[in-house]
Amino acid sequence: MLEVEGLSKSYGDVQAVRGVSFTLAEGGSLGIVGGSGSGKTTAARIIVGLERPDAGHVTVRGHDRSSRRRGRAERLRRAREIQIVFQDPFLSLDPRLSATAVLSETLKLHFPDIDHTRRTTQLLDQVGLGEREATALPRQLSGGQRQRVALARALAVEPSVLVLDEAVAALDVCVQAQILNLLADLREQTGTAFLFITHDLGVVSQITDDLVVMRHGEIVERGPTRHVLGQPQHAWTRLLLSSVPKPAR
Ligand SMILES: Nc1ncnc2c1ncn2[C@@H]1O[C@H](COP(=O)(O)OP(=O)(O)OP(=O)(O)O)[C@@H](O)[C@H]1O
Repeated sequence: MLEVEGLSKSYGDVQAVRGVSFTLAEGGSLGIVGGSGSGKTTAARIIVGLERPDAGHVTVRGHDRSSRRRGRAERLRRAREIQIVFQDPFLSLDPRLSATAVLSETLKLHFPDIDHTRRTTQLLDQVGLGEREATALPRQLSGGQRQRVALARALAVEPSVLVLDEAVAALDVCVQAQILNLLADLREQTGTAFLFITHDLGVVSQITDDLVVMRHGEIVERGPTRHVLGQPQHAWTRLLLSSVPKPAR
């Protein structure tokens, strides 16, 4: 459903992404892992449309997203194809809007004809936010609650693909586990495909079916998550795995 083909992007002398290709099936869950500076975020930004590639294509359900966007309707249509949730929702949430307000604004934009009140309640319920959180401003919420608001906003447009760029990295392990469980449930309920960008192999092992490993802008290994983590073929993957802290005995 999501097809990424031959993506490349340079910044001056730095080749941030080199010939990256992969596919993500409908309702699937793919992780992109790699060390700092391996090109994960650049790839994600290109996929979402925040950055233009020097070469390559991104296609969702056969629609090529690489060409320039034309007009409001096309921009909205593309937003419904792919949504992204970042590590720090503080930066992406409007500080003046409560969860209810942000959801009704998003719904009005994308679905002007539906009953927003019912859908807003449904979305808040889906991400586990209660009445108090629904009317609170982002600064009055915890990090985990803010991330739930960001998730609800992304889900409001019923995207085919949800990109999560280090979306649980800033949360403590307990909240992280709650959000990962929530994401697994949401994937089942909505059929949205998930693309997880992370440096955290613990996260991908819990939540992804397939995995690609990036290094210096290139994919060095790929396959079912269990195989890649269980029998890593590339020296770089083995190094990433060996640097995961082991639980104390
Ligand atoms: N806007 C930019 N201008 C110049 N160089 C950039 C820009 N964005 C990324 N880069 C460079 O491209 C390379 C890949 O960066 P990218 O952020 O994609 O890596 P990453 O794998 O997401 O790393 P991290 O896990 O640290 O966020 C890095 O060398 C980075 O310095």
